[in-house]
Amino acid sequence: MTDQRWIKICGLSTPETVDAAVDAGADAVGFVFAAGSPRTVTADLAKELVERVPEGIDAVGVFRDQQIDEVVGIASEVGLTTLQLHGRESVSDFARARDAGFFTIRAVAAADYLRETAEQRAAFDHDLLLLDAAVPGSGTLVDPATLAGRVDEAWILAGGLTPANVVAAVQALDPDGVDVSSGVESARGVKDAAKIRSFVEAVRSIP
Ligand SMILES: O=C(O)c1ccccc1NCC(=O)[C@H](O)[C@H](O)COP(=O)(O)O
Repeated sequence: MTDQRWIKICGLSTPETVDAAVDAGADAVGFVFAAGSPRTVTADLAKELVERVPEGIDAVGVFRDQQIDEVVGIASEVGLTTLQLHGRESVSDFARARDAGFFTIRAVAAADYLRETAEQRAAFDHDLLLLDAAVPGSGTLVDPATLAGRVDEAWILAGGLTPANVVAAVQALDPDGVDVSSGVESARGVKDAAKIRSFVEAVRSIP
């Protein structure tokens, strides 16, 4: 994390759009390994893309309900710095990922997070929390009113953000960072360099 708001551009799958995110000033680039997404990448492709990511920018792998030893193996092979576990991973899965040396992001649907007790939340040892819509990568906005004042740890806002709405969302909730995927696409699963630039510029314009 830096002093400024952390920005992750997720679901990248081409060299050009990785370069666009890096050049725009994103802090992290995300690669979806979870099956069934229009953005899913293979380990071979991800490795090529990660090689383009300069040091200091987080290379995030997004996994969902995969055996944690497999996840750690893939992440090591690909050269990821960060694991975003986006399913029903357990407390011990997070511990395993951290022990293996990865920065960890616990991704949870905002509505599920709000139902958790303080004890349930505290059990997870992650570096960052990411709150998302119920269906990840769907472009569905999380209603800011449900979250205002209800998160008391370092957190990333995701879900339905776009260059046009991100300023208002950040001003309403003051998250430590933001994550976007479909809001910077020109078609489902197809990233758009101009939209990536606009998104980063919009976030950086917030005092
Ligand atoms: O992006 C996907 O298709 C995806 C599939 C399965 C698990 C996670 C996935 N994305 C994770 C992300 O971090 C997305 O950026 C996040 O859900 C926000 O997506 P969007 O609402 O499209 O901006």
